[in-house]
Amino acid sequence: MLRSCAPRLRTLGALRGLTGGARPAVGDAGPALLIPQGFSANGVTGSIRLEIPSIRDWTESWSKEIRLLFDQFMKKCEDGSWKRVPSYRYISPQDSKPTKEEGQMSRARIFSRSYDDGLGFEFVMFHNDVEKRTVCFFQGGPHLQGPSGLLHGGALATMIDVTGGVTAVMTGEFVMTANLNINFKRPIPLGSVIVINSQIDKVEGRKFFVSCDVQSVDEKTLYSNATGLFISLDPEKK
Ligand SMILES: CCCCCCCCCCCCCCCC(=O)SCCNC(=O)CCNC(=O)[C@H](O)C(C)(C)COP(=O)(O)OP(=O)(O)OC[C@H]1O[C@@H](n2cnc3c(N)ncnc32)[C@H](O)[C@@H]1OP(=O)(O)O
Repeated sequence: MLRSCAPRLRTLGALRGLTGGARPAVGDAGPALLIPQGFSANGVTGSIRLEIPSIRDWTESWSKEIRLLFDQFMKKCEDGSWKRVPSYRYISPQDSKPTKEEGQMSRARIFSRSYDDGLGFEFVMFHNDVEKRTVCFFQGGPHLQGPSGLLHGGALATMIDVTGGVTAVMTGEFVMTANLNINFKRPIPLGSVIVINSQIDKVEGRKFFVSCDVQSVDEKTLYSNATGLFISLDPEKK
């Protein structure tokens, strides 16, 4: 993977206002976000388009528990202190020259949104700008099994990465994950709802230091804790 340029997420400010307050109707088409792409992979360059095919309140596969948490936080969005983080399913290259891989690339989906409803990563995130933290409610579907009846550690790592990354992105820059350290303390029953809390501990130049903890909804079980380093791209580097 070669870096071709190192742009910022210029439209971030505009996007931030997107999902606070008003509750989107089920099945509404969402907006798309165009961002310049900082990388050239397999000859695909130019900007990328993040698309939200639909913003839904919840899917039928969500348990009652995650729906209740969703409703609680949508209420918190009403005074603007919390905002729902948009959910992007596709990243499609824009302005890219046709390549041999175009057929395959056109099938690209964001990994954490690549499963059919109910089978994989079911989650919703809310961000608090003042507290610089993000909360993610996550229900791991049956295709995320590791040991029998338990969530795969890699699936949890993905969710920690995404929640930490979103926390850094919402704080101001488009970032890449440079480092993740995860302590797996207790196994997570497959299909249960867990809460991932992520916050910015420190920002040093382009480096965003983030910490996360993963708990049961009643906060009695600490399943995991983690730290991550997310780095925004250097515009001077080619
Ligand atoms: C707006 C609404 C949002 C909604 C939502 C939008 C979607 C948005 C979703 C976001 C959520 C994504 C979540 C998935 C995120 C991935 O999956 S990213 C893919 C996995 N990660 C990668 O592929 C990264 C690969 N690594 C790299 O590309 C490069 O190493 C990096 C990370 C860009 C850094 O490269 P670089 O800019 O050349 O960094 P460099 O100048 O060498 O170092 C800068 C500083 O960082 C330090 N550093 C670099 N690497 C490390 C390291 N591994 N450990 C410790 N220190 C390090 C250096 O020591 C240096 O420190 P100082 O000397 O400045 O103090």
